[in-house]
Amino acid sequence: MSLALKDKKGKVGFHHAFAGIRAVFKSEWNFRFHVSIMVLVLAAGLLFELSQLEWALIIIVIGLVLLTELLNTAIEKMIDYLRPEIHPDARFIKDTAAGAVLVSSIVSVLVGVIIFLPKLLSIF
Ligand SMILES: Nc1ncnc2c1ncn2[C@@H]1O[C@H](COP(=O)(O)OP(=O)(O)OP(=O)(O)O)[C@@H](O)[C@H]1O
Repeated sequence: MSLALKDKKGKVGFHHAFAGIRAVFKSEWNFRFHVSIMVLVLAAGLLFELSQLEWALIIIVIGLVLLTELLNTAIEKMIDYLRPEIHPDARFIKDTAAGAVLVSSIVSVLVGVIIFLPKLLSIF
């Protein structure tokens, strides 16, 4: 096992990573919302028997949304921790991080529509 995966006490570093994801899941409504959508999309993927390429695209965009949500939350918390008073730079940083979530969400919706809409239309 690489040194990078171990903390000072020799525990596996993934423990902290999962603790971070759990903390964001508990505290952030947006993250729980995106996880719920992810579960629905995965179920729809099984239902419509997606191709390998479609699965790969869906998994990439789901990862993108969850990744930007996690980073956005980390940036928000860091700003609150470092500079809790109102400041234009703090606003810029938080708004930019929120913008990243918006961009990834729009991309994922577009990919979802491109993949699922033709399948839905073929049913009716
Ligand atoms: N210290 C600050 N200085 C200036 N503007 C801020 C500051 N903190 C927050 N804001 C503004 O308020 C907005 C909302 O910030 P907040 O920290 O409440 O995040 P949020 O988007 O409500 O996230 P969440 O609801 O996930 O906690 C920011 O996007 C920013 O425009």
